[in-house]
Amino acid sequence: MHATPALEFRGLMKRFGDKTAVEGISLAIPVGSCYGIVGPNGAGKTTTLSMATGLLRPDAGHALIAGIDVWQQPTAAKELVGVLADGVKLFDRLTGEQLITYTGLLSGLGAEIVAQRCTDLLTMLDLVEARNTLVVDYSAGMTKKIALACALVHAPRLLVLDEPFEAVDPVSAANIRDILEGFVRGGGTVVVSSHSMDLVQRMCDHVAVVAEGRLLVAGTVDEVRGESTLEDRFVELVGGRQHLEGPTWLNHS
Ligand SMILES: Nc1ncnc2c1ncn2[C@@H]1O[C@H](COP(=O)(O)OP(=O)(O)OP(=O)(O)O)[C@@H](O)[C@H]1O
Repeated sequence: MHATPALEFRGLMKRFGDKTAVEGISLAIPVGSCYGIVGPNGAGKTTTLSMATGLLRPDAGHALIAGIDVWQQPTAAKELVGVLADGVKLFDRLTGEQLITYTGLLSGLGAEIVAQRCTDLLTMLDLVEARNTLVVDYSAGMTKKIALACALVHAPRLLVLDEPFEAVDPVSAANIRDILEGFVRGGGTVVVSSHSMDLVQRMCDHVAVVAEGRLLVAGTVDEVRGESTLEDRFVELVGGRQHLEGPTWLNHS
């Protein structure tokens, strides 16, 4: 049992002008867990994960990867984490193979190791045929997959994935799920934000629900959902279900 969490948020806070996007979130993510972060649109998931991975400086609070403060020791912390960020531009004038190679070399790996891992990743993610295509010409799902390959190439201990399944076809999604499950079985930790309750319920052992920048509940998936499904529990916690039929002009019957 590891006493030090793989990832820990301590009072993370971020404001954009008048808007408080994240309002003091604290959470400890145990080593070896697959942790889902769920919440409605605009809840603060991306902002929290960006602060936790060194992409966005918190206004207050700390993020620690294996006990290392991300903002005080960024190099040491970032060596331990692979990040799939939502909406961050890739160097998309490179081919898929060049992008993985570039990312691997940048992380300090030798050329031979990078070449081997690049082949493994392209095969694993079904991108071999697209290896020489420019990333700018990839579909949305292929772009997600190549970004995931880049997050994995330095063999991190922690993976932080913001919406990894968005736009990914079901076969690729199942392959990615297998890869992530293998990663966790091998002692790694996965933190994943998703809108799919079904996926979180199936894939994750822990889940945190955030809304309006606050943590509503966190724990094992079974603890959080209780007797109901995660989706029902989510709607119950977050509210906002309106049961509207829509405006009359949308009704043609
Ligand atoms: N750079 C920014 N400038 C201004 N406001 C921002 C910025 N980034 C996020 N916000 C605001 O912060 C809040 C939280 O946004 P965030 O992207 O973290 O939510 P989210 O939970 O990831 O949402 P979604 O599920 O829709 O991706 C939103 O109200 C958003 O409008």
